[in-house]
Amino acid sequence: MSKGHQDLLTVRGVTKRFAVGDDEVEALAPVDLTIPRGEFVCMIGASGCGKSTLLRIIAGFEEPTTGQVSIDGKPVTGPGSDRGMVFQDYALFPWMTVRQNISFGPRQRHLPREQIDKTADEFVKMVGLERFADRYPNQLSGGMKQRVAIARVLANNANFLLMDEPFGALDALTREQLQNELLQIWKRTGVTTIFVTHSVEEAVLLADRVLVMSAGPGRIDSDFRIDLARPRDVSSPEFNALRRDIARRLTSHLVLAKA
Ligand SMILES: Nc1ncnc2c1ncn2[C@@H]1O[C@H](COP(=O)(O)OP(=O)(O)OP(=O)(O)O)[C@@H](O)[C@H]1O
Repeated sequence: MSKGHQDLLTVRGVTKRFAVGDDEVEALAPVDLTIPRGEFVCMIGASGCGKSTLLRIIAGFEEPTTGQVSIDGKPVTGPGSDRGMVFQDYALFPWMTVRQNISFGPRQRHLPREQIDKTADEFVKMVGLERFADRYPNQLSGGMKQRVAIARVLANNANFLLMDEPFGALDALTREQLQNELLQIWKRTGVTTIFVTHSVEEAVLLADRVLVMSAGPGRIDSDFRIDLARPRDVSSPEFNALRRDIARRLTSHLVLAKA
């Protein structure tokens, strides 16, 4: 197999400018990025450096000003069920139960009834919500809602899980639990994952690779490979060395931005 076939996602020369009144914001300078199939990538960077913009362009919600995103060599021209997004604020359908939220994609695609039921069963179980399948989102905790959001993406056959600060609103204990569950799901499904976070520790805990972004205009500043075996020990010297290196990269930009 040629190298090109192993690369699921390529971002080539992607820039983004937003018009703000008579002015323009350069949200992304040319970004080049290749993410192989199955990789877990975290993006980290100061507020406003373009993380969400890049994620939304990959999702197809936003068009790049120049450049192109391709998946398996095919240009992305809009949203697709191959790419599912999970947001900090859950974005579930409040009028649907857990089960209905999770089976939304298969129902939209008019799959046969038995297949819809089977998929719903499988993914309700995968995120451990069997006892809550008939509840509505407002009857769930934040952690449960985020499990539903992840299951909804995966039940729709996505091979790309795009997560924008998904655990940012959760308490520390729930967050830790969800991080572990997400890693298990990722291992089990092999879904390629791009995860935006503000926490260096979370990035080093989860990712195969951490992209540090910097602002003015937004770009990928550095690309750290995290070769630590999982489960990772947050108190190990290797973990802390990586955490320190990444934090240094991040703060060097903050100091420059203020200068
Ligand atoms: N729709 C829009 N219209 C105008 N400017 C925008 C729009 N979306 C984003 N921007 C600007 O583009 C830049 C990048 O924003 P973006 O939300 O991608 O950053 P971010 O790194 O995700 O920030 P945060 O960590 O705070 O979520 C910012 O300067 C922002 O104000």
